[in-house]
Amino acid sequence: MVDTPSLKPQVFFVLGGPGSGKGTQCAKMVEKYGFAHLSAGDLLREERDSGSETAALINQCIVEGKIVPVEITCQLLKKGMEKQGWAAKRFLIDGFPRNQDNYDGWSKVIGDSVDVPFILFMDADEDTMIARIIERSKTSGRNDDNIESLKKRFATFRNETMPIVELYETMGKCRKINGLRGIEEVFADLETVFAGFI
Ligand SMILES: Nc1ncnc2c1ncn2[C@@H]1O[C@H](COP(=O)(O)OP(=O)(O)OP(=O)(O)O)[C@@H](O)[C@H]1O
Ligand SMILES: Nc1ccn([C@@H]2O[C@H](COP(=O)(O)O)[C@@H](O)[C@H]2O)c(=O)n1
Ligand SMILES: [Mg+2]
Repeated sequence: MVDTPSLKPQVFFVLGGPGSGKGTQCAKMVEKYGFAHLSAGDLLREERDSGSETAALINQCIVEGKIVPVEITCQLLKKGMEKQGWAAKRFLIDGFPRNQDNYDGWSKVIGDSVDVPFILFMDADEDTMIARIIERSKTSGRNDDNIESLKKRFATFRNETMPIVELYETMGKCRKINGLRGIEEVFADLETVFAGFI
């Protein structure tokens, strides 16, 4: 467990399929309300590009749409949170926990050091998400923004991430957002859900 300061940070996990709008909405929460945003995927890509000893493993997972072992991801998130200033912060952690290993690793390392009032689940259908990612692939430079990787990412999302969303649902901690509408309409729903925290 990390050293717990007197004031616990609040963490809101943001889950949803590839292209559901997690990053887009988090960026808007940062801009308008000053939330700190950590994207697990962005941190992993940064770590891979740094050429560290885990770079090859991370890249292989990304291309195959698999989930990187939590020891790597959780350390990156913890470092990222410390860098932003741990206490009295509202963190949006995007793309985590993505499977049971993520969930267990976080519980062990961070656990009760933070409060998790609820998670956001960005809901969208696969056809919409595929169309968005194919459009994004023209400029993203991401080596997993292609149909082959995307199919694998969706399979991982269905088989490994949805059970985590359902776990938070059973705890009464999942706030489902209809991610199919325009960016501003989706954001208006986030503002409603976050009333009391903004
Ligand atoms: N509500 C929306 N309507 C239309 N396009 C959207 C909407 N939300 C996001 N987009 C676009 O869809 C693409 C994917 O969005 P974003 O990067 O936010 O998804 P993500 O959930 O973070 O995906 P990933 O898991 O692949 O990182 C982006 O190009 C973004 O501009
Ligand atoms: N908790 C996580 C989050 C992401 N990954 C890997 O990164 C890829 C891209 O993630 P995005 O959220 O940016 O789409 C994802 O497909 C995984 O390979 C991970 O392993 N663990
Ligand atoms: Mg993203």
